[in-house]
Amino acid sequence: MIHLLRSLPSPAIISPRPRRHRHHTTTPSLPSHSRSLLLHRLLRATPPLASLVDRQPNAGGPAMGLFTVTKKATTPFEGQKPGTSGLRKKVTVFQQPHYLQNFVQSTFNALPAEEVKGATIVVSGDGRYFSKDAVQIITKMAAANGARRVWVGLNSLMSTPAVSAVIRERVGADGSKATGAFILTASHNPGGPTEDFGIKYNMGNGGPAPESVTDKIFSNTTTISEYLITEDLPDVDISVVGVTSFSGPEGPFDVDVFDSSVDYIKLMKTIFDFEAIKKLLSSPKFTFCYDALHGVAGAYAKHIFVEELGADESSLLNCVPKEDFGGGHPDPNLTYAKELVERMGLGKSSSNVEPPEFGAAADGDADRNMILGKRFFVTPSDSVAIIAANAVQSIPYFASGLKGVARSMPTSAALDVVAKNLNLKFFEVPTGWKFFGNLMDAGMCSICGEESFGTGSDHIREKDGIWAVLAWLSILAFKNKDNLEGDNKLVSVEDIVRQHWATYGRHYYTRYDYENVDAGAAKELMANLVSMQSSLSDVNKLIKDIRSDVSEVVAADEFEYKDPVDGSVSKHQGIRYLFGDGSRLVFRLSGTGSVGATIRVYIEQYEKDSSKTGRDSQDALAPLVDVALKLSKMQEYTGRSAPTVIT
Ligand SMILES: O=P(O)(O)OC[C@H]1O[C@H](O)[C@H](O)[C@@H](O)[C@@H]1O
Ligand SMILES: [Mg+2]
Repeated sequence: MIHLLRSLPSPAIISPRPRRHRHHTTTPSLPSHSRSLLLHRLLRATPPLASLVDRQPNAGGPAMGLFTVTKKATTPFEGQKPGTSGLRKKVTVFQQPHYLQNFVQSTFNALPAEEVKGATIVVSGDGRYFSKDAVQIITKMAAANGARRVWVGLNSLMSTPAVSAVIRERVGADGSKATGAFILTASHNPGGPTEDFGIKYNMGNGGPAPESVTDKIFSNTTTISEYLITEDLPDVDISVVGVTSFSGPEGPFDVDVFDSSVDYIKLMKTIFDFEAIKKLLSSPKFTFCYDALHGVAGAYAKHIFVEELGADESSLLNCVPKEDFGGGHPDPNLTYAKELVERMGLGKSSSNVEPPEFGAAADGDADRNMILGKRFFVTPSDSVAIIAANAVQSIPYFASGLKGVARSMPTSAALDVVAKNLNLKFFEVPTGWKFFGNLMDAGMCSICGEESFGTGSDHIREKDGIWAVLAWLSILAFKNKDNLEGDNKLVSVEDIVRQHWATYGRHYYTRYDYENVDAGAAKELMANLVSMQSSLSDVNKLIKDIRSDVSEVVAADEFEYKDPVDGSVSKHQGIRYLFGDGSRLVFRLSGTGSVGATIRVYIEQYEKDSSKTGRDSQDALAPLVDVALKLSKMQEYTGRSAPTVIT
């Protein structure tokens, strides 16, 4: 351990003495309860202001705590390769001495110097267990690495879309802008002392670091021998809005704690017609329900839906963020969002209470969404297609038209049909939001979505769960503008979806997930599916023996993508079997699980005939499901007779 700075410039200050002051750009818009909390905390947590002033080295200047920088020796950990969305491991792995520190230093070392030295870096996340410790550690490392300031969400909370918005839009009191962010989340994975933690780095455009950067981070983790940290910087109270200033060897360092819902709502107001949505939400005819699954969306839901848009407070379910998500699995799907599913009349037990007209749920970090109507599930693939088809009329941000639309490969082709009909540029990219980012930065794509409950637009560079809800509410508000008063019947979510199918045809769609399968077995299953692709006639013989009522496979491959913006090529992005009638079977290994392997099977069938678009989805898809499971020898390889989750 080597102290880089041993002597203190002012003998008057012998211990770090931070000064906390109000942040002028965010405080005025704080709700009054936060303001009084701030005052209370200021009085409780800091020494009397007079004593701080007394200690100021120069009268009139801010009092600052001084810190020194320590170089800590370390050795590499195996397996710090960031996956699709950062590094995700069990909390206990992250809690090992130096584990988080190694990854953070490897990230700093992978960035250009000007994005660290003197830079403004956001540090926050979904508030899962270990986040508060991680914020303090990263703050101390940012200070030691010469950052000018860190921006921290109140109580360490900032949704992934809000981080993206903050990077792109927030301007500090002195004109500062963030250059990047450490997002502390494992998204939809459970949280708690024995569950998952995660960290990823987003760049100045607000999107996840590209592979060129994550590869460098990984390579740094394999050779790291030391990291920089300030051991004498005190923990900053992140439960209070305000700026705390310190002084280090390279100059001042600030920790700015703020409520990012202010910034996020500001951005949403530039996109949507809040007045129109408010009319809908405050109409007694319209009922609404939002389930944050105890994730970070809860920190925004009350401000947006209740305070801004007039929804009843009873519309909010599980909207208090919790470190362990209340013991649940914060993934908005039909299996894990149980309470919402029951309330919307889609559960097994039938209740006498009439379900709300509209329901939605979010995942832990609030970038995913699930949209439900009364007793009705909207598949994410349909959701993005319907938003795209209605955006220009219903959402002011898109009034002048869409630059293009995009979906991930396993997402159904519902969006393709809309793009064709509306003559829009269309892109099919591999799974992973970062692929959309390039298209958006190049001005080629306005709206995009994935089957994995992600939908979004070029307002930021992450998918955005609350944005998707506001998009649906905008469509409902537009379609019902004349129905909110009087006797007219409301156009429901189900009406909108059925109308869409009648116009564009329906893509019956389902996904089977086999979670926590033996990784070796999963690899073998996939390898077998690839090797079978060499002879389609053999594949078709096998299929005929399984079911005679499905069409023939006409092409089979592993999806490969050449990015039209930077020319980079991504190979092995999922195994496809394409049928003559437009049906598809896709097999992929999840890139976001943390234990074993998760096999995903995506099953899709197109029905153009509007008299046949109203069937039960699992019935319509039964023959293809049969083929998928037998062709892949799912049970033989995995020992599983049923999937963990069906959506
Ligand atoms: O790899 P999977 O587990 O299927 O997850 C895939 C999803 O992971 C994250 O949520 C990414 O942000 C999404 O863009 C991606 O679709
Ligand atoms: Mg997420």
